[in-house]
Amino acid sequence: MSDDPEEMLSWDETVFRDEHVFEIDYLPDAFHHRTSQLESLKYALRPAVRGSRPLNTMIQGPPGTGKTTAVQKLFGELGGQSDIQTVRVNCQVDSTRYAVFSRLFQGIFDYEPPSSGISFKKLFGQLTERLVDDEDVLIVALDDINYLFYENEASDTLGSLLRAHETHSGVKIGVIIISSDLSLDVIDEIDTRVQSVFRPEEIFFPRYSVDEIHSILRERADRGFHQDVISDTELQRVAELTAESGDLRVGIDLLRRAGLNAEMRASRTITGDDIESAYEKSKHVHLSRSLRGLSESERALLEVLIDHDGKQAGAVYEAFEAVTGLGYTRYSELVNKLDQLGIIDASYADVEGRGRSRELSLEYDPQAILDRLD
Ligand SMILES: Nc1ncnc2c1ncn2[C@@H]1O[C@H](COP(=O)(O)OP(=O)(O)OP(=O)(O)O)[C@@H](O)[C@H]1O
Repeated sequence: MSDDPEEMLSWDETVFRDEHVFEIDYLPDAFHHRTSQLESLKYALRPAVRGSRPLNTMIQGPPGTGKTTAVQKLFGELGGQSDIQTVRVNCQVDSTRYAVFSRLFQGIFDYEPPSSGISFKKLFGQLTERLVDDEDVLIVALDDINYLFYENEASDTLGSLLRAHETHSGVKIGVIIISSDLSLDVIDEIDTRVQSVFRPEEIFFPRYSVDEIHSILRERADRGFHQDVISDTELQRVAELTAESGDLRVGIDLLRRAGLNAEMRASRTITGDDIESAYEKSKHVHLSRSLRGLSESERALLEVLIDHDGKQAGAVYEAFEAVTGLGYTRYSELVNKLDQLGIIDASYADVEGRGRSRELSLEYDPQAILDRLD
């Protein structure tokens, strides 16, 4: 690319050196500002290197603060050890005990369990037998475990993992649970029978400061953009906008979109306007992520709510039932899930002459939801 920032981009030129670094699944080489968290996690996992069961761990922190990345980094390092198996399960995708164990099976055997379907007991048995035969330690990361709670599957899943050695002698499994739902008291919400065997090490990932965000994004921008595409002043604005939610994904998405905006103007540099207009979309990365995992009925309920924003639960149900034919109990479960995800607010309000009733309102701009539901 030409060095003259004033010169226009020609059609075959780009501001990007490597656009891939702005993608969601990119694992950065540099991972700063998380030294103490990585140390704590290493401490908990170290017994596995000696062939013992690692300490169970609970990682908590708001979205986009590096929890998944920290685990992936350490799993990458441990992957070289012959007697350790590591599997990360995304509970937004695998949100039942059976689905979690199918994923573990796949991680250990390198192929999927039979599609004809085998019982949970059999699946569990084959998995533990293999671990004992190979004398392997298994470390399981249940990422976004909050989704197991929303589906009422968390206690069974954790119970099976934590008590595996009671039914299958010699099996060594350590569990890392990761939650970004700070309103969820994980320990309090699991059954007492599971609580008694779950005393995890706790590691907290706080939000990054604006300066930390700036330095992380500078590193990413240097890899992703050609030289001088984004100045420190513009990057500071990106860092400030990112700090509004604290989710680093917003900043990374913002850099990419701002780069695309600059390209659209055939410009070699990103301006404040490129950033501000990109932010209108990037600020919703969390919403997009939450919507992606919704079932058909949950989507149907959201669509109904878009036309009934702020109405009483009973009135919303009538419209929902007309579309889906589902019963009130199922409807209430769906309302709870959307509430827990922070997409809607379902709080009790006094209704004149009728006591207390739930009022359902959207937590996001209806158009932003609609745009992302397709
Ligand atoms: N210290 C860091 N250095 C470089 N990149 C980082 C750092 N922390 C986070 N990131 C980047 O920010 C994005 C979000 O990080 P990550 O997925 O690890 O967050 P999380 O806390 O697991 O989020 P969630 O709870 O929503 O799943 C990723 O693209 C990751 O590469």
